[in-house]
Amino acid sequence: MMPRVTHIDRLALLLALLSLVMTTSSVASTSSLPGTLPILAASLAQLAWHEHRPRLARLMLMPILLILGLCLASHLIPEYWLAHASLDRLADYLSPGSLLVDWRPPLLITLCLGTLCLSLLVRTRASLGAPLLLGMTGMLLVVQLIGWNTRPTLLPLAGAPLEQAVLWLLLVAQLARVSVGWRVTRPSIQRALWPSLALTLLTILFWHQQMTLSERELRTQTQQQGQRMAEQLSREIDEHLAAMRRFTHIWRLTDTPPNAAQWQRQAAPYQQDFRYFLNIAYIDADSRILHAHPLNAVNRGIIGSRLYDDQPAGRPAVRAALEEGREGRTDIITLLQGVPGIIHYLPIFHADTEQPAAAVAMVVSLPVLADTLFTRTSPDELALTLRAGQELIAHQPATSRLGPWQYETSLALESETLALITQPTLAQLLGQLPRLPVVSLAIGLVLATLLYLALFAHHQMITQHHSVTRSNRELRTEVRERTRLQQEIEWLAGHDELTSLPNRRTFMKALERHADQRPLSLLLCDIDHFKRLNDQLGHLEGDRHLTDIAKCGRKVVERAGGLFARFGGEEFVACLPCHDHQQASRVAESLRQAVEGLGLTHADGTPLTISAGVATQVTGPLQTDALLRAADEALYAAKSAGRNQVVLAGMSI
Ligand SMILES: Nc1nc2c(ncn2[C@@H]2O[C@H](COP(=O)(O)OP(=O)(O)OP(=O)(O)O)[C@@H](O)[C@H]2O)c(=O)[nH]1
Repeated sequence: MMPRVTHIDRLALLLALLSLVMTTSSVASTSSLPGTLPILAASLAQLAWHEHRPRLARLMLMPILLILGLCLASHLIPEYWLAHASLDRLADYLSPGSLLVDWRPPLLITLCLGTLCLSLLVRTRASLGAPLLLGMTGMLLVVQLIGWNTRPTLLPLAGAPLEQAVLWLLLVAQLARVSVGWRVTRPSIQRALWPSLALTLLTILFWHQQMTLSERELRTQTQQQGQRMAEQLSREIDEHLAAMRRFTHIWRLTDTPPNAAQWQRQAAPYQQDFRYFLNIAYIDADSRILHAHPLNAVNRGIIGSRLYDDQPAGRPAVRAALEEGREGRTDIITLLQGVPGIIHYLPIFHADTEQPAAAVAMVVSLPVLADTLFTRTSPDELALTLRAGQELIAHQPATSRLGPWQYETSLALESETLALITQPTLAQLLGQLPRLPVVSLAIGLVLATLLYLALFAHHQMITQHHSVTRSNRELRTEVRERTRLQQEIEWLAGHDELTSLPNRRTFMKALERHADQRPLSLLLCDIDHFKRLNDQLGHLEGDRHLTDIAKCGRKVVERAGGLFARFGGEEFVACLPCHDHQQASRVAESLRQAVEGLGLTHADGTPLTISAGVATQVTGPLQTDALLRAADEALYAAKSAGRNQVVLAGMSI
């Protein structure tokens, strides 16, 4: 049977359709197709659900949830379990040039889609957590709406506006459909929803705080990495300069300039240590380069050059060393070899005169210096750029996509300052990004769900318990009432309603109970002229007289250990076990006198009396009929004899 379609159903269907159309257009326009596909699939699944095809919807939801689970897992799995780079390689294998971030939807979109799909999977049942799942979706969408994560972060956390709009539509469509169904369990939902939503909010706040701190720490770490590189290099250059001063001092001991072989031999170890020295040269007093180590093709070409003439930019530094006897250092100049660099000139003094006689040139090539620096880092991790002011000295590109952060560090070379620009790759940053914030977010959301389920079940149990208790109470009242009625019915079955005396049935049973007792006497009595009393005073008055006589008879007979009952009409009967003829006649006489003494009268004032017949069985098995007949005959005899008297049956049975 097709379910009845309401206006709300139509509205929900319309919203789902709209979201599908919007997602389709988004898929067509977006460059990140894989990231948008889960939204498209989720829209289709929800459409199937709105079309009352739950099985088809579930079939579609399973793979979507699996994919979303994998996406979420890629945020959670520790780097040492599965390196981020491996996932990037997989993405690159699937689509050359792509990264993992191109394949998975942003984190908050993943979570929103997950909660929406889970809500559909549990058929939006309140008892299975659907209200909280939809509440979570709303919260995560609000987080994206207020633009918490619009500042540049490593990961794209929020979805594009169109994606967010689609998710809002899906959420509203689901809410529109389920609002009617949740009406029954609303108290339980309310009791469970607010605390768990509060926990969700706390979780999101905590996650945001942790994520901000983690990124800040990572930022500091990567910044410090560049700083460390620059500081280490500056320190090394200072140390090398100190070493070169010692090297220079060697030549002070001799007055003769070194020959080529001596220079090569002495300079070789220094040059080997400091690879960014383009050469270590001996400059004579006329600023001419006499020796240069290493003696390669480039350096061979500059031997004999006169620096005052050939390198005017460095002239003040050469002059400082050769003429003033102090260390000279050029700015960044174009070296004779054609590359930018800095030259330190260290004066060599005469041993005797302490006058500068020559100088040692320590030629630092900035491209080689940059190379030295660059070889210490991997292009998989960083892109490096060395600048002198606006002039680009060297650049090492990264092998993969760069992250959003770049840092500039000063590299101090004496008074000259170079800028070292480091820009980590996205893969490197994501690999180092702590997983803890997302882990705590996921755990928090799971805990909120468990809290909801526990509170909901608890409230349902309490409600059921109350209803069971109420039913039990009603049942107990019912049982009590029925028992009372039962007792009343039983009492009525065995008693006379007017006089409350045992009736004939009870009397016969009592007689059977005393069947073995001998002698057993039976007393039958009848009110005299009762018809007349009824006729003259009315039946109500007759009833009152009957009741008074019944009370009186009961007292007298029970005192004697017998049972007094109403036999029918205005007739009473008494069973007197262990009473012989005489004893029974005495009881009957007492009864007659007691009734007479009650003061009950007819309309003319004559007293109301009774007549009685007594019969006794002394031996043999009980003969109820014979006994009754004998007592009746005796009663008849009493009536015939004038009434108000006791007559004993002629003989005992
Ligand atoms: N008020 C009232 N009258 C009853 C009840 N049961 C029987 N009677 C009346 O008792 C009367 C019995 O009358 P009878 O059998 O003619 O006997 P009687 O008038 O007592 O005369 P004797 O027995 O011969 O002395 C009838 O009028 C009955 O209607 C009762 O429960 N209440």
